[in-house]
Amino acid sequence: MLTVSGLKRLHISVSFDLQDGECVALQGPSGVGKTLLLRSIADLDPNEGVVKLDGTLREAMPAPAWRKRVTYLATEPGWWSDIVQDHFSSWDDALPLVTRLGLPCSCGPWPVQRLSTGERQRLGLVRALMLRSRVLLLDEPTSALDSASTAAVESLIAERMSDGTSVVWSTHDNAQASRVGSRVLMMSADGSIEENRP
Ligand SMILES: Nc1ncnc2c1ncn2[C@@H]1O[C@H](COP(=O)(O)OP(=O)(O)OP(=O)(O)O)[C@@H](O)[C@H]1O
Repeated sequence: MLTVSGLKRLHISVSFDLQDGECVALQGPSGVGKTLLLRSIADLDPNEGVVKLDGTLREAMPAPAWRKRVTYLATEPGWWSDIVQDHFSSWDDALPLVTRLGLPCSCGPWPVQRLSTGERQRLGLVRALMLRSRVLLLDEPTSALDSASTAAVESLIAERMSDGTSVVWSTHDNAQASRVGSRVLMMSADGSIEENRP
C-alpha cells in the first residue's frame, strides 16, 4: 500500500492511501497542480510530508530505488539518446509490449526524432512498464492517442493492476476517469483533493 500523508509542494497539501492493485483517477482543471502532486510522490521535486510504500518511508532508500518502485511517467517522456532501442535495457524483452501498443517491431533502430507524439507517448509507457514498478504515476498517459490505442493502454494497465500494481492516473477525460479509477481524486485550486466514487 502507498500512503501519502500531509504531502506539501507549493500550494498543494494532500493525503490519501492507495491499495495494492487499485487505480485512482486524478482530476482537476488545467494548472491546478496534478503534475506537481505526481512528481512530488515520486520525489522528483522538493516537497514535505510522509510517503510510504508498505510502511517503508521513501527516505529509507536511495531516490533512484524509490523511483523504480514508485514511477512517474510524464505526459511527454524525456529521451536521452537518438535511437529508440537505446532507451531499453533489453529491446527484445520490450517488444511484446511495443507491438501490443500498436507499434511496429521494426521501430527499435528508428531515430527518436521521427516518432509521432503518440508513438513517443506509447514508447514512454513501455519504458515505464519495463521497470515492473509497484506504483505507476501516469500523467495524462493517453492524451495524444486515438481511441484504439487508448483502449490498448487501458487494457494493459488493467492487467498490471490485476498483478498488484497500483496506479494514480491523471486525466481530463471524465469517461476515462470512470473507466479506470475505483475512486476519483478531484483537485481544487486551493491544492486540496476531494475523494469521489466514479
Ligand atoms: N517549480 C515551480 N514553481 C512555481 N510554480 C510552479 C512550478 N512548477 C509548476 N508550477 C505551477 O504550478 C501550477 C500547477 O502546475 P501543474 O503542471 O501541476 O498543473 P496540472 O494540474 O498538471 O495542469 P495540466 O492539466 O494543464 O497538465 C501551474 O500554475 C504551474 O505554473
